[in-house]
Amino acid sequence: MGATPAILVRRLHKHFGSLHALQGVDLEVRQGEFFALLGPNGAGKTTLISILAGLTRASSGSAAVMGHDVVRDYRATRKALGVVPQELVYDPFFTVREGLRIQSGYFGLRRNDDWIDEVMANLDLLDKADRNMRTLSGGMKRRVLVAQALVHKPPVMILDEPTAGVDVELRQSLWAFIRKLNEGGHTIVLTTHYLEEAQALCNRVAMLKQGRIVALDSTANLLNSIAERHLRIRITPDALPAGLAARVVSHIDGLHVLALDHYADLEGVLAQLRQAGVCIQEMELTQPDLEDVFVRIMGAS
Ligand SMILES: Nc1ncnc2c1ncn2[C@@H]1O[C@H](COP(=O)(O)OP(=O)(O)OP(=O)(O)O)[C@@H](O)[C@H]1O
Repeated sequence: MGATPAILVRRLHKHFGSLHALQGVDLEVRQGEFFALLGPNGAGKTTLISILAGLTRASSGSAAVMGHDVVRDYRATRKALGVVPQELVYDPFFTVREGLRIQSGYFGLRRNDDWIDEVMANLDLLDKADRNMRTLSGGMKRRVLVAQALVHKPPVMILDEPTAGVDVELRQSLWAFIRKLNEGGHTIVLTTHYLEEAQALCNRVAMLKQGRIVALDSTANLLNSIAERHLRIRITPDALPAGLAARVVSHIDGLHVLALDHYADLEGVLAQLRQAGVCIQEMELTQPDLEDVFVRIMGAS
């Protein structure tokens, strides 16, 4: 069963009139991955998700969820997939619990109350269970959308900017729950503009730009793709050996910032400092983060 990809997208194109929103996207997400789909506004993330969810038809190409083609096998796709939409869409006439029961009914699940309670408990929604949806705050509505996406225990979950406009506490509890689901074998695909969240959570990342995938790799490889590290040091006496001049990025208020191409360069730099007889007062090695990688890739491609 591990061989069937959770998501398989081949040569996917989407035109909106003259706008070519997806320009031949190929993507495979394996079962059990925690995957980030990143890209600037308008890159095509939501369009791709809408095609997977069967809400939008691709102009050409194919897309499948757990081996089910999203067009030919729409019902099986819906069962395999839970989508947390970016927009706060909800039915204002029902309570939280009623909404979740109705949602269960769509999937033919009748005795689903134990799972509904478990999901609500994990999302801290139990005390809101009998509240009408329209009376909830934006963050609470977002939690209900997550619960609705999970009601049928789908093996694959797509979260489209689930933490936009959400407070720190909910973010943390939401991620703890999503992590637990991922550890339990659920495949998670996440879009977010908070790149530190993607870096902390996701094993693999795809970056979309103007409808094309411009980077697709493990988070670790992407982080390592920026070779340069910065070594920040204060030294006494405050005079760098001449041999290090080529590495100087800046020297402000006694703080020298030196560029290293690889971690391995550190040893040579320290040896030169030792030879020059300077004493290190303070030292920090800063690594590139996913935002640095994102900015570089978006700028270059
Ligand atoms: N129904 C539509 N009709 C016309 N154009 C559309 C439609 N939906 C999306 N687009 C356009 O397609 C492009 C991709 O939009 P999409 O919403 O997929 O981007 P996104 O990566 O999700 O952006 P964001 O980060 O802002 O959510 C944009 O230029 C958008 O204006």
